[in-house]
Amino acid sequence: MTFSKQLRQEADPIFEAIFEHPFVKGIGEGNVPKEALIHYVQQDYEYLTTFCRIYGLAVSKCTDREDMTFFQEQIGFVLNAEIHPHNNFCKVAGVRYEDLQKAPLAPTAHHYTRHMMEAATNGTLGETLAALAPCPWTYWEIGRKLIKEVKPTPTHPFYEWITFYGDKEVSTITQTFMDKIDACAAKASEYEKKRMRDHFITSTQLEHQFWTMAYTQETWPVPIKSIQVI
Ligand SMILES: Cc1ncc(CN)c(N)n1
Repeated sequence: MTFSKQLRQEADPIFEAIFEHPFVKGIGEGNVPKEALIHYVQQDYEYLTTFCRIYGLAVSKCTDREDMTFFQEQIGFVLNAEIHPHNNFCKVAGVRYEDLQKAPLAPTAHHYTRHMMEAATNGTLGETLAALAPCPWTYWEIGRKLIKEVKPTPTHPFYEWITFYGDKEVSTITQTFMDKIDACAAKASEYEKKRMRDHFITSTQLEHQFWTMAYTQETWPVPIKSIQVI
């Protein structure tokens, strides 16, 4: 079994919990509370901004141009394409996308972005890839599952979101992550592979927690007039 398949197998209970999450179920049923959609987009806009910075750190770990090109293309994908699923949520919630940008990070979004930044700052390329992979991987599996089970038509409120993440492009991105993880694991020590595994599991847990953060509109325990923590 490849290393990436081992990671997926080990993370399976978390993937299953994500598929059963009320926010994710609500996307399939076309029924998510407006407040949850708004909180999600506010946090995900900042999360994806940080993700682009982490791709920049990942470039600094690359020794060949093919890997560099992949990360560079992913920055373009986040900036130019991932605005579409956000716009879908905004349309359903009846709000303007511009009004949800530059929100302070909630605890879970803060934790998740810092976890990935730490891996990309102090870790190897393999560790960085393992920390980043659950981002496309979990969404691709959610999209694929919802397409299969719900068979959404353009009248479904979340048709754009579901078809965006269940589509070929996100599948190819996920497959490229798996291939690159396997290539790094083939050269890695047991210690590095353990760190790759730990980063992958933590990020998958934080994917689940991110849905809960949005669904419960998580905030810091003591409200203070906002500071922007980027
Ligand atoms: C938290 C999170 N995880 C994954 C994705 C899909 N790139 C996202 N937009 N946001």
